[in-house]
Amino acid sequence: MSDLEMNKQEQNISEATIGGEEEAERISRNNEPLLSVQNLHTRFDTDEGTVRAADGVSFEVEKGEILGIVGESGCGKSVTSLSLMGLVDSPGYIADGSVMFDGVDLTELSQSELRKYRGSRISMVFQEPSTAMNPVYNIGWQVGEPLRIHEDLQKEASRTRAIDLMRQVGIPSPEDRVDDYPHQFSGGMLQRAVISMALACEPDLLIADEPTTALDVTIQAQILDIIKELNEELDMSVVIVTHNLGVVAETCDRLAVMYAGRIVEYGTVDEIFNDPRHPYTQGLIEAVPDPTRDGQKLSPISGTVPSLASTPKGCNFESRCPYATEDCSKSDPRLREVDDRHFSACIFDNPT
Ligand SMILES: Nc1ncnc2c1ncn2[C@@H]1O[C@H](COP(=O)(O)OP(=O)(O)OP(=O)(O)O)[C@@H](O)[C@H]1O
Ligand code: NI
Repeated sequence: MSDLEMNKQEQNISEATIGGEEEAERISRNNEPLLSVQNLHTRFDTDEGTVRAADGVSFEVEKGEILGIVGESGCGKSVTSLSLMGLVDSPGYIADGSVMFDGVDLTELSQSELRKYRGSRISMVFQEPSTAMNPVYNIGWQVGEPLRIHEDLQKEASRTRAIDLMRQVGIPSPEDRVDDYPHQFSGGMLQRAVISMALACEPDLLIADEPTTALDVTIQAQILDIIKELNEELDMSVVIVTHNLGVVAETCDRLAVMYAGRIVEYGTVDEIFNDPRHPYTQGLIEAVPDPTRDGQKLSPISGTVPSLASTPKGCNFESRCPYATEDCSKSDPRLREVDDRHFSACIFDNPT
């Protein structure tokens, strides 16, 4: 890349980030939260253009708080959560923004410095428990692995701790199951084991990306109960990523609703369910499957998420929005406070 192009790229980045900087300032609370993500931009340079998967994302997580990141498929939820831990692979990169965790900007750390955080102070759990476990090692060995890596525990001690951890997440008779291999566990039990591995070093923050999506409905509820219990017992902060609003209603304290790479509504669960302000959030709530009608969606949002390689100039949601006016195609709304600590990125305070 020539100097000129480089300059141009830098200029584009700074032009694009000003709205996000203001947004970050608006939502920031005065006390220092455990995690503060500010104006995060994560991009993928592809043949189709630059995919802006996280396009100026800001949110905070306090100690002991459970934040839910919700939105349809392709909105940038997973890329955002992977960005927190420096896990976005090439061609993806963090173009701008910061991820302050307990006073340290994680985006400034090298991979080897980040490894000291992963699995110890910050743990991650993903959708598919089988991919988190290695089929050739027994469960106890893997659950105890973070303790051998980060806390220098010996083989026997890590096995004993693994049994305790497995008990803590409700695996029955853990002393009999500790030497089992992953294929001997059901999906739900395996996800419990993965969570117990994530807890081994008592992390301050657990990031769970669709932790229950691959599981049966009843098992889903059990896993969420476990996450909630652990959050309360250990005062552990949690970020749960999900496309399912039903999942977050009972589990989370606060929600960040994501659309096309941005957070479009941010507030407590109560505010967002009782008084949703962004038309996208209103649409998501109306689209929650109704259990009394065989899980049929009441009224799905029409249209689809725009390609994040070429988002429209005005409001990203305009083409799907029932309240759109001419002004919407000219504006680029960012989060602003519409009620006490309740933020929406719509030009209307209360679209109805
Ligand atoms: N390696 C990659 N290369 C190019 N684009 C990518 C890459 N990974 C993700 N993206 C793009 O980033 C955007 C956000 O993807 P992401 O996986 O974060 O969505 P999501 O909200 O987690 O969706 P889902 O609910 O389906 O998991 C999508 O448009 C996706 O196509
Ligand atoms: Ni995802």
